[in-house]
Amino acid sequence: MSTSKYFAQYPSFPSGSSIPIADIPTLYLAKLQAGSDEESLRLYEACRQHGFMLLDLRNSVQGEALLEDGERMFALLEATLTLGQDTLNRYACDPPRDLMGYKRAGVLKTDDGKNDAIDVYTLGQDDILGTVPPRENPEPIESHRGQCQKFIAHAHVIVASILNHLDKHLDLPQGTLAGLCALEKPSATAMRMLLSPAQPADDDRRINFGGHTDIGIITLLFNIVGGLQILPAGANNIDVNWHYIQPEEGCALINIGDTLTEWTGGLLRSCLHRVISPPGDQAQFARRSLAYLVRAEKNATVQRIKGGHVITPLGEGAEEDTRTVDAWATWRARQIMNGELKPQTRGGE
Ligand SMILES: O=C(O)CCC(=O)C(=O)O
Ligand SMILES: [Fe+2]
Repeated sequence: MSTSKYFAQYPSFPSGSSIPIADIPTLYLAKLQAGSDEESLRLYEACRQHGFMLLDLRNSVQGEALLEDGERMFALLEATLTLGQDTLNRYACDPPRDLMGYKRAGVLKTDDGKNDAIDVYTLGQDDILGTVPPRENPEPIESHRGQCQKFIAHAHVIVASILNHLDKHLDLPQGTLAGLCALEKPSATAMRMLLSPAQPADDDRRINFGGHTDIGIITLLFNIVGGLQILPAGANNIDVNWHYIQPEEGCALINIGDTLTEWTGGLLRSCLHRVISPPGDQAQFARRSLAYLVRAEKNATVQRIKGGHVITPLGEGAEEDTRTVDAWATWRARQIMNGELKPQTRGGE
């Protein structure tokens, strides 16, 4: 996780002048929790302008608890994703119908037409919390369900506090957004563990995980080694335009997903991102990351949220999209898989 213990295990991220680094803001959870209006406005502006921000979790009781949980989850990630292909294949996922379970490296196409290079294990929140009958996961996960529950509970508190700030700026009753992803309601919310092997010496810029936007409401991500990049809005999808996100100690990365862009009629930005091989000396190391991907509860639809004075109502005669978030997500995933839709940065107007 993003604490000094883990950062000390790798060479440092290269300095800013040698590679392009995204200029995203760092927000402070402690200030947001203390009700700072200034920090709250910075949060809203970051959600509109970038859709990506660092959140410093230190000096907040809940933030520090999540940092500790994250460290434990990194150990679990390691134990799980190094079980070996034969064992992991027994838990294979079945996209786009079922995204839970193991996705081995090499089964997805990336933007350059090559194969992806990232092993992923996706663990459902409902499975971990017992909202649905449990699914069988590899032994390290099964023997650490309690730890996974803690991680989810703590991550959710922090996500909810961000969503409560967004309610205020969107002129929505307090609790509107968090109510659409309440912990106890069934949803496709998941914890995703990702591992890409060290970079072969002769291949200096491999796309490990192709350009995409996150389909849900919001994502909280921990990484230590670099490699995550974003494509700034309006920039052409060519290599030089992709900017690295520099991982920072004590911070989680927060990004807005497509669902929030839909709900707000495009006010908030869902930004295209990808993972390439880590920069500089970090390329010699395997890269691990942990994402908490918050999706809306199953009964929610993708229609624009009504009420308040900030989200513009749909124009006269415009047709409401009344599909459920899950139906919409499956449709989008299929369109992307069939090459009918190219994911792009959306919203932030
Ligand atoms: O590994 C990362 O840094 C990003 C992962 C990601 O974008 C995702 O899981 O959706
Ligand atoms: Fe993502």
